[in-house]
Amino acid sequence: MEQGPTRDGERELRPAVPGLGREPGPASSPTAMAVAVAAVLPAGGCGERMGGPTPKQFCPALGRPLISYTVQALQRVSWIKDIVVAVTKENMDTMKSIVRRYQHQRVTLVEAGATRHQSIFSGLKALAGDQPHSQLPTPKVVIIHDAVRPFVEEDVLARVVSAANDHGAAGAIRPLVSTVIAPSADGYLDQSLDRAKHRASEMPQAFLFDVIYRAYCQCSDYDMEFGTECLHLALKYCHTKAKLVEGSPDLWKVRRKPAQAMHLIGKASILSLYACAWMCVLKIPLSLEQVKGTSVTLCPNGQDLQKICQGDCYNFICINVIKHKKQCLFWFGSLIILPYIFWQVHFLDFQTVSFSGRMKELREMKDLAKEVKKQNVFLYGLLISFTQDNPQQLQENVRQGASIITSLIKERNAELTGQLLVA
Ligand SMILES: Nc1ccn([C@@H]2O[C@H](COP(=O)(O)OP(=O)(O)OP(=O)(O)O)[C@@H](O)[C@H]2O)c(=O)n1
Ligand SMILES: O=C(CO)[C@H](O)[C@H](O)COP(=O)(O)O
Repeated sequence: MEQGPTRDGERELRPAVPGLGREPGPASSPTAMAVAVAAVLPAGGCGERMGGPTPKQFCPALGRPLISYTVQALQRVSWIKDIVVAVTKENMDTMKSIVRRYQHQRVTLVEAGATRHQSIFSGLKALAGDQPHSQLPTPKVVIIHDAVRPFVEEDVLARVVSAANDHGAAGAIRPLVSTVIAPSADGYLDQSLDRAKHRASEMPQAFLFDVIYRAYCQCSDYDMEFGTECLHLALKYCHTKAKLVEGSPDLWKVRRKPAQAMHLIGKASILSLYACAWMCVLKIPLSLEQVKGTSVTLCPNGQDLQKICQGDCYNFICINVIKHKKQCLFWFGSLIILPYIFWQVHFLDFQTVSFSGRMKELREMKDLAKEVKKQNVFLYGLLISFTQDNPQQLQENVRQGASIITSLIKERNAELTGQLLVA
């Protein structure tokens, strides 16, 4: 007997930042089509190929369980109304505590099955109107995504959902990395496939709910046990030909340990190299390759934040006074995967202002840093001193400040948040 779905987390209360995540979007986006969309995340595997006592979806990456990154990636997409995660009975409490700890929203947990297909079917049942225990609305389109593919972006999700809405089924594909060969029974090369004509099937995939649910209801025991491809079930049982959508290289899946761990670390360091010089009144020579600059002043309705976000910026350097900073820092806390880095840079002219005159402001920064750290936002302070009559000294101090900023953006040091560093 299936365990009924358990609802974890309240409906997400998004801060009122007009426009963001609610943009009309392109004509074919799920928001524009007003399609009801839910997602099923199979997370009931034991990670045999990776080995080790902990299933790979619960292994920590930069201190946080892998599955939390994947849930977060879906949760960030406002038009995905429900996220159904299938986990084994033994890991149900672990998953509940992850949902609580990382404040995941719109998540429902169901019991996983013995195979990936059974776990997915269990998730679909929670969304099907004909099941006695189902409490969730049945979506028009359902996304299926592996819990161990943490870097799925909204763009690819929107494209597979839109294609599934039009064609009944859709899935992300990638070019083949290795050439595929068919060996003969006695261990000789039988056939070598033309790599240019084949593709690797990845995730996410999306389906009209009726199509995939019907396919799973009719699925043979053999397919349920040995099948690895949901698109194939839609084709075999519902004659629905999936539309294939080009995916990004980020859609890789954790299979084995070392190489994937390296990739995760690589990804993390790429994220950490993005920076946004916010209200940057002085040109700071940051030695980052991808610095995105904006000279807008922060306005209370958050439109500037929206621009910054759409520019894919991950770190923020604010120079001198920002009003509404508190609101902004909290707002970012609801979106992020890796810690965001905020810098408050203070320029202090020692000849006109005393250090003690700025103490109140600095103390406030420390309190704020403590609060927002809980939301995975790291706030640091930097004091750059100068005197009007020595521009060269100022240049030198700015350069020094920039290298402090650069190294802490890379290092993401949690211990130094709220500290005022002096250049
Ligand atoms: N009975 C199962 C088996 C797998 N999965 C999930 O399906 C996704 C893809 O499966 P795979 O990478 O094969 O995961 P594992 O089965 O854990 O790994 P392995 O095949 O190495 O044992 C994973 O998120 C996994 O947790 C599941 O929900 N239920
Ligand atoms: O991507 C998939 C289907 O398209 C699934 O992740 C499938 O389970 C693949 O398994 P494997 O890790 O053995 O390639």
